[in-house]
Amino acid sequence: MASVKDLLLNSLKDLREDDLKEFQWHLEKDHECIKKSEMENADRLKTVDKMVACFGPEETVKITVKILKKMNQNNLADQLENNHKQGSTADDREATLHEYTEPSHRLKDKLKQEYEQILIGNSETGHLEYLNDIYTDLYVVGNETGGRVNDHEVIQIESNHNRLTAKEKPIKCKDMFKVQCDTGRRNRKVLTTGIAGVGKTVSVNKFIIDWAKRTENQDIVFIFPLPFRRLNLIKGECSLMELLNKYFFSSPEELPSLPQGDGKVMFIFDGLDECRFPLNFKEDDTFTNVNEKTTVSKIIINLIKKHLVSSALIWITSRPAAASLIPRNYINQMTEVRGFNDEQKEQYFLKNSPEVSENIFSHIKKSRSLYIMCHIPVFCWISLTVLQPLLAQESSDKTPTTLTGMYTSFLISQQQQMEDKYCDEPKPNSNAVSFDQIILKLGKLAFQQLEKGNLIFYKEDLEECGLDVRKGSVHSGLCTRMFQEEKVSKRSVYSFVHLSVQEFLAALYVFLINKKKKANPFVKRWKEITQKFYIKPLFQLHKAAVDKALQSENGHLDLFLRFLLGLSLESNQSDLKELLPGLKLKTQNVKDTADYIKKKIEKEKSVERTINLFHCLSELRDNFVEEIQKNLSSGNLSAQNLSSAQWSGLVFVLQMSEETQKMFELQKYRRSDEAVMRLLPVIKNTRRAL
Ligand SMILES: Nc1ncnc2c1ncn2[C@@H]1O[C@H](COP(=O)(O)OP(=O)(O)OP(=O)(O)O)[C@@H](O)[C@H]1O
Repeated sequence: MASVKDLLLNSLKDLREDDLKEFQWHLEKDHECIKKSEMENADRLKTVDKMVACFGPEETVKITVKILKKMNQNNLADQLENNHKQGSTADDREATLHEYTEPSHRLKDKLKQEYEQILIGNSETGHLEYLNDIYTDLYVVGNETGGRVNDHEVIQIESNHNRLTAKEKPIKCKDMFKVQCDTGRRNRKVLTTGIAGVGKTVSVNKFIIDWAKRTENQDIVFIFPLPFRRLNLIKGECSLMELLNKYFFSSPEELPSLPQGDGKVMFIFDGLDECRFPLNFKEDDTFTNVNEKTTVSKIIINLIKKHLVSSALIWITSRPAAASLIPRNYINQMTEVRGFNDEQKEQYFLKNSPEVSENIFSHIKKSRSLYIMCHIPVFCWISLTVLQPLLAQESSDKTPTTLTGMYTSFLISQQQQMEDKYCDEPKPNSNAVSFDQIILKLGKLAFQQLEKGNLIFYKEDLEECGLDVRKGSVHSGLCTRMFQEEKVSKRSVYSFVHLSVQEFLAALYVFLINKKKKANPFVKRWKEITQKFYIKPLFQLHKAAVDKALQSENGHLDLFLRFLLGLSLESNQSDLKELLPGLKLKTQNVKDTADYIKKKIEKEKSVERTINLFHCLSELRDNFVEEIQKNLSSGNLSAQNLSSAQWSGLVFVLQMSEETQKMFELQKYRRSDEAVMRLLPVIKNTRRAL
């Protein structure tokens, strides 16, 4: 079978000398990567070689056909097109794929280096571990099936049917894109959701490392991990090929094109919730050229819509609130990362801290809510950080039991470790800034950047908030514990050690400035001044924060809101006092806030948002279970309409409630077999089920 290069050469051989010159003229005029000087003395062979090196075999055929048609060489164009179609047999594909073997190996080696180790903690204080050593299997389920766009009606009906009957089943990430034995089909586009810190990024990294180490999914030729966090930094326009060469190869010509064929190329977009550019799927702006410059947003939309690299596999991960940014009809399969089950929690501590794992685990088991929270891996990590030093002491009654309590303890543990580190220094720095001043500065940075939607920032942003990260500076101790520093194109970029830590510090800042100055950063300046004379400044703050969080399209203030509300409880504040001795404790009346949230729940249409509001009530230790029951029995949250991801969110809030742990009135729920099945974990954990 003739190779693509032979076919191209045959076509050019049929051109006269002056036609060849015209062909080359079109070529260099329309394509930046072909230089005029290169074409000056190029014969047919050189022309073909140069084109294939620049565009790859498939794209070269398309370009040649286009130019031949422009030159009115229609017969030649049709001949080339037909011969190429006929020649595209499996054998020929294999031959074409062969051309990608080298770059594929190089990419694997590069990704292996990048993903083999995972940073536990941050770059300064943490340490690198082999991902495979610490990786604990997660519980991942496949749930509702997405629709298909532009498919035949029958398939759409079938997929709707699947949507209703698709049973939730555990699924391994490594199998998510494999051809399924029963149907013979494969999922091309998967959207994986999961709450903050549940292990989406780690799952993605595990998938990549297994591929790079040549142990899984070897039929995929290229995997390109493009986290939104990184994509946000791309300014200006670029083509898909430029972007891939820049990120994954050392020169622009290393990967001139992408292989054709089902599932040979995979793009992984991690952290949709972190996307900071608009994704407008309604715009009818078809874009098909991998070599043409455009915006990053357009590249991603057209990849997802299958206009660009239509045969590619696409994996997107997102926190639940942002998942709706991608219309469901572009997705074949939804999956959800549920975190650790009880056995996996135990394995996590055993793998990550073999010496004290038993102690830590029995400690965690004593507190029901902490034990439940540990189904989220990031809590396991935070618990480990908090509990390791705590366990060195005798008393253990300080174990935090709420989300806010846990992060407060995390901050305390960081302060203690910092003090331990510097206690041997002969003379404390005379310019020492008090801890609360640093916290305020860090918090200001966290809040300002979170509001703007930035999760990565530069030295100037730190300086603007009065922070100095130079080694030995007065701030460096805590900052190096809180920040992750990376070099991106020779420039240092910073992010918090985990997004949830940024969300906590931002809430702490807003809480403190409200307490000290009655400030409310969510209202306009003049309004704020008048509000200071209002009664209930805390309620005004909460109300404004709830409204602001609900307005966000991607839920970027959801976790912040939960922390902010949690901080208003005296129990959490007394922990904080250890950190900030100047803090005056005051029992706050949060009933108005709870009532306001309940009113919002009644009006809220999005189930994800509603669930976050339930979480907020739980942070306020409100008796919100009544509220869930009311919503379920009124049909506002109907058992039939809840997706499994939504159920899991609901069950999680219910499990966290102290009240449900004492008693759970199943009879108050609308009776349905599905509801009973879903609520089993709650029933199992309650002392009295009615
Ligand atoms: N499978 C796992 N095995 C061991 N540790 C894990 C695992 N998954 C997550 N972790 C721990 O939890 C932390 C948070 O996980 P990860 O960043 O993957 O969460 P995420 O779901 O992407 O969160 P977010 O939505 O906030 O970005 C990791 O840094 C790691 O310490």
